[in-house]
Amino acid sequence: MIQIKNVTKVYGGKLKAVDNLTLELKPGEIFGFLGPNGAGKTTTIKMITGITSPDAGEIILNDISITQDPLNYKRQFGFVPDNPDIFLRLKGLEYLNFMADVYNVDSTLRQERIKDLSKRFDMENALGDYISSYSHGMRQKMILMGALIHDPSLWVLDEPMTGLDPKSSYYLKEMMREHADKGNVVFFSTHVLDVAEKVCDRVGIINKGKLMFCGTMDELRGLVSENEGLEKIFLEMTSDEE
Ligand SMILES: Nc1ncnc2c1ncn2[C@@H]1O[C@H](COP(=O)(O)OP(=O)(O)OP(=O)(O)O)[C@@H](O)[C@H]1O
Repeated sequence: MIQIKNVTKVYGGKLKAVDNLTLELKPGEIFGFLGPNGAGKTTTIKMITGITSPDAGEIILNDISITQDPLNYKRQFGFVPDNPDIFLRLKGLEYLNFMADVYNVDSTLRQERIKDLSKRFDMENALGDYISSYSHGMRQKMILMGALIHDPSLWVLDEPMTGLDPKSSYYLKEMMREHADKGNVVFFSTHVLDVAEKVCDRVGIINKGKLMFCGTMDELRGLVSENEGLEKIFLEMTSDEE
């Protein structure tokens, strides 16, 4: 599905925000990307989504290279950034229609999806209101709905649970599982180990741009003794000591 091969991003000529990262995500999996502040999660997401280009390496999604065929590549994923404060002057429904236009979703399909998504996220009564009047969580749900309107095979979510109420977060996790089970991939970043533990098939732990661990939760658990929590191993892998 997606191959990230030896990808490096350097800022200011010397800071390696992402350092020779290689990851391969397979159909059917939810992959959690974990790391402390400044580890390189958002930079990786920006490269996967084409917001910024790697200085080295390549990224291939559904056999399409982001450098060789960027437009086709970008049709394959839906992206939810960590800051949902965008398109504030549009009403919810206008925004969803705009996103459906961008991705050429025909009118029958878009109506079905808008109905389904707004029901799942409890947003049916908010579609006629301006996004500027929404709470943080509602804005986040709207961006999420817009990203999913073309039913992309890869979901890329930057800190998706932050700001969601328990019900929406529950439904989102359920949707992530459903999506992956249909043979798609969900890639999301988080600081929260508990979230990763509950929903991920595999996790990657990044620190200072370097991938410190990549494997299943069971494999990660296998690295800690019974009376040590996962948090301990996470802290060890991401400590500042060289
Ligand atoms: N546009 C930029 N210019 C210069 N340095 C940057 C830029 N964006 C990120 N960095 C630096 O690159 C490193 C990785 O940042 P990144 O935002 O990818 O981390 P992160 O894991 O997403 O962190 P957080 O969890 O705090 O969001 C940090 O040292 C950050 O200061």
